[in-house]
Amino acid sequence: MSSCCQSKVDAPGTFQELVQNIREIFSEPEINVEKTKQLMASYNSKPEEWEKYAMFDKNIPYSRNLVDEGNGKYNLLALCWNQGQGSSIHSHSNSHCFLKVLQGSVKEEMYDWPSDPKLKTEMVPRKVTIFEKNQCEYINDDIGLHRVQNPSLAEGMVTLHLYTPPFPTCKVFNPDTSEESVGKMVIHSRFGEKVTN
Ligand SMILES: N[C@@H](CS(=O)O)C(=O)O
Ligand SMILES: [Fe+2]
Repeated sequence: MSSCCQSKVDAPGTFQELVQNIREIFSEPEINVEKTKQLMASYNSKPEEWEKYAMFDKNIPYSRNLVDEGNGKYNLLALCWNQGQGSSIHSHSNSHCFLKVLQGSVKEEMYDWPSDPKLKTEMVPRKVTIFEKNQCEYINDDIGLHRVQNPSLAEGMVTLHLYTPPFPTCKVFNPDTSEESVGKMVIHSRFGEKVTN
């Protein structure tokens, strides 16, 4: 096969292999965004391999479930979104954010940073994208802000997020006024065990 069309990363055979391969990529000093995206996209999602992490909670829009801490270098989380639910418009605290679709389709609205929050203007998405199962999306604060939604009213959605470096809070924006507040990155389960908050 000619080298032009060969994938640079081998597809992980299972979810556990994906978690392991991510560790290997991040043992290198430089973060390779394209390689990480390719690796995450190349895993063919099978629910039975990750369902122990996917703890839905019907009382909140979405739950955040820790899968791996990557030796303190990153957080890998499975997010479980109830039907029709989404996040607020938010930043990612100068970290890299990768989002892979494990189940369902993801609706992402991307926004510019408000030019002047004092103007209290309504925030309008600059782009709306649907990501299908297995796709991997990347965002950071230079690219912009976003809000993620499960557009399905029938089924829950599951996404796998990698944040490097990990961060405890982010900025959250009021869509009507572009006013900013602090959002806490709450963790609802760790390694398949519920966290009692
Ligand atoms: N960044 C959000 C999820 S998303 O909407 O990308 C979070 O970690 O809660
Ligand atoms: Fe996000």
